[in-house]
Amino acid sequence: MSRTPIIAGNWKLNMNPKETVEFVNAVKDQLPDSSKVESLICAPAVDLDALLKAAEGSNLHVGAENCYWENSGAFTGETSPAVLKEMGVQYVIIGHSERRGYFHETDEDINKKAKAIFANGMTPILCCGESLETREAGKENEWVVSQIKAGLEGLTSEQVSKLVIAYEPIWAIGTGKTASSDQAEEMCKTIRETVKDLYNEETAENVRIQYGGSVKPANVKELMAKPDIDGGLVGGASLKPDSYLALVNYQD
Ligand SMILES: O=C(CO)COP(=O)(O)O
Repeated sequence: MSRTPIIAGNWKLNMNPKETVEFVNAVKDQLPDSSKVESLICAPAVDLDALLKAAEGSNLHVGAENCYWENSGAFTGETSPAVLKEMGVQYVIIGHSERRGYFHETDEDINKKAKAIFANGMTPILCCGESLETREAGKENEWVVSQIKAGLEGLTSEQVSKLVIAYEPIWAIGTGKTASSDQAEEMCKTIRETVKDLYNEETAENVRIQYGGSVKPANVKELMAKPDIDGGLVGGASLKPDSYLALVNYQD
């Protein structure tokens, strides 16, 4: 079974529509073929229209950073998964540690979002990861496994086969402190084993698992060489065209 690597930028609350178009124009002709490496940018909702239009006809895939679990209704300020799909968005990040922390998202909310994203024909990128405190207490496996179990609750093996999971240790996000490639591999392997226990071997072989946390051109190759790491979810180093291109073209 071969999983197509997926390198995703998570722009967080950076970039406006004008900068988005400039970025896409700078990278779009130098992206790898999508069958070799999937190049994805997940952008703020207000930039998605510009991103989709600029990326049209290129190998750049487009994702959102969040959405709600209802398609419509009285939910002021939320983003509809049905509208994201209609626009042409393929992926939606859910459960990022910044959303869990600053916006108090629970595992239950994240699970509802996963279901809504699949119901609308898109693919969730389910984030998980432990704090430094949890790792120092030696409880990181327990923590991440419980986030995965809660996030996947009620999803079918067909859905989980298409899912992307991102392991992002909170202590490595935006800190310049990358988990070592062995630490990252160890947790990604644990996640794959958890999927195998919950579903079956085939589903575990299909699910793609990214590592995130201070991924940059200098360390991407080493991380991607690990057997259970199928991609990266990248914040800071995805904001500049040169750096993004170096990440997605890591095989060259
Ligand atoms: O949170 C992240 C991606 O979702 C990681 O951010 P950095 O790559 O800036 O550490």
